[in-house]
Amino acid sequence: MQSLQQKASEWSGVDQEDAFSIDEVNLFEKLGLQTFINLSTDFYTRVYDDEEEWFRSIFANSKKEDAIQNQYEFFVQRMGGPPLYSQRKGHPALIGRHRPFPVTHKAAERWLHHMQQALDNTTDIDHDSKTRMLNFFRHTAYFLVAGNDLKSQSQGAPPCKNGTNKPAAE
Ligand code: HEM
Repeated sequence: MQSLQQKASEWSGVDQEDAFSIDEVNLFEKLGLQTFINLSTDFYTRVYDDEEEWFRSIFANSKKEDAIQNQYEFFVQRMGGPPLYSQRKGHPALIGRHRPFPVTHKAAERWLHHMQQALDNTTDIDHDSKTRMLNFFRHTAYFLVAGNDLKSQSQGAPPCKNGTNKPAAE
């Protein structure tokens, strides 16, 4: 039986070492709080304006301002900063918190598409930090897809077979 981490590596094409290279540098100290706020604001502006209604609708029950704060506080905490997210909301428990949403391969690719553009548009993020963050995001997105798959199987649906195996982001 493959672990969720193994599935995440296989499906994302990002091995665990690359995914967790965010821990080799303190990205919060390097980039600062405002950069994380800018990144999440840019990301969610793209998500809420997405021309693809099926993707936009996944976020329909969340307020944009709350989604931005949830995301940047989690990123700050995970990338070496103060535990802003957990102080407010407790353990991140990402698989559990994504349980209400259809986190499919297709949704992961759309999420990553917007995040890639948001990273490119956030000028203060240097190339090395961007590569580390993208690998972490890509691996985590597919970790959530693997979690979503377990949920579908427990509801009697066949497991998702589509591994995209795209190479890690540059
Ligand atoms: C794979 C595709 C993904 C989809 C479709 C998705 C969807 C969502 C949705 C609909 C929400 C609720 C918005 C809110 O109220 O905060 C959410 C929250 C969140 N997502 Fe994702 N997400 C994805 C990937 C990711 C990834 C890769 C990460 C982390 C690297 C992440 C981290 C979070 C966090 C921290 C929250 C806030 C949870 C909470 O406090 O309730 N998500 N996501």
